[in-house]
Amino acid sequence: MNDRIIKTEGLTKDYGQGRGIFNIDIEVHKGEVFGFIGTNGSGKTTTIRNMMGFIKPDSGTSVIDRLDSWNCSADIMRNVSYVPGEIAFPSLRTGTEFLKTQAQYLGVTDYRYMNHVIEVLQLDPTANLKRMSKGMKQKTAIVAALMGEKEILVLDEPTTGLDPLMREAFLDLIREEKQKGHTVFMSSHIFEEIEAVCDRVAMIKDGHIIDTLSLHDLRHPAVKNFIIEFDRAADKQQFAGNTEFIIEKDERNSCAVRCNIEQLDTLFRTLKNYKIVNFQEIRRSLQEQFMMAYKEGLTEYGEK
Ligand SMILES: Nc1ncnc2c1ncn2[C@@H]1O[C@H](COP(=O)(O)OP(=O)(O)OP(=O)(O)O)[C@@H](O)[C@H]1O
Repeated sequence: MNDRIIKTEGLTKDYGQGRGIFNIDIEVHKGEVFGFIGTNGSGKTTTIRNMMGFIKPDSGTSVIDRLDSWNCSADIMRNVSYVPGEIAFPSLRTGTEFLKTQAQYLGVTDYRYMNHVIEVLQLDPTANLKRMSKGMKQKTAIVAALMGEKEILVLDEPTTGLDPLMREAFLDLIREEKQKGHTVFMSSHIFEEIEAVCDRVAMIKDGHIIDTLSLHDLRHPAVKNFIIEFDRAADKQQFAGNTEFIIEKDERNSCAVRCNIEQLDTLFRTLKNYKIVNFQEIRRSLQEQFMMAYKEGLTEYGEK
């Protein structure tokens, strides 16, 4: 497909003793918001630094918008809005001075969007850069990255240090980016924010991708699970004894039923014959999905 904006293939950076990243394959399509989730030290920043061309991979490749990350690092820096995992500001006095320098570097002359981001994040950029709190520094880095209005955004744990309200405000900015058709790659270790804005997510553990999944599939699974509670135990028994559905859990008055979406209509029609006192869909959250993949990952790669 030619709409792949970010693509890594077999990307490997081996720091020894099992540290680093190994055979990372990621594809991010145009207009997608792609989440990259993993625990501390799992390899998120190393992957992103390879993507941005700051470090040379031991093997494998990374391409952003048809440019090889290592060979075309300067172009990639120009074409991508980037928020680093660790922010190191130049020695300037205020946030405003820094943002002006950044605007010059990016060739930004219309400050309307920059001011919009400042307003959404409620940042006071006039503050002394060195005395800014962690959250203020993070907001300043976000404004500096987003003001360029690039079509590609690579964000390394962009919500670090933001309080819950500001995290929500930041997610609104990401939704705006998506509406503009921009492509976003963002790392995080917060499941809720990935679940809130991403189209797809890759999970990394010990430097290996252990799962990549579509949030749409997670929100709208082809196979659904329900807990059904019957008024009478005899009804439950009759239903469970004659049903074409897979019964996962069978208790006195209730059972868990697994059915695919084509079977939903039949399920509801069958249930009309009984008095139902509770009916609930059981949904797996991203965190539960990750924990499952994480445990399987432990057996696949072995514990360190
Ligand atoms: N320059 C380096 N030299 C040696 N080891 C490194 C280097 N950079 C990273 N590592 C190791 O590689 C692994 C992955 O680190 P990385 O910073 O990519 O993880 P992360 O997922 O971004 O973690 P966090 O969420 O804590 O920021 C860790 O074990 C780390 O100690």
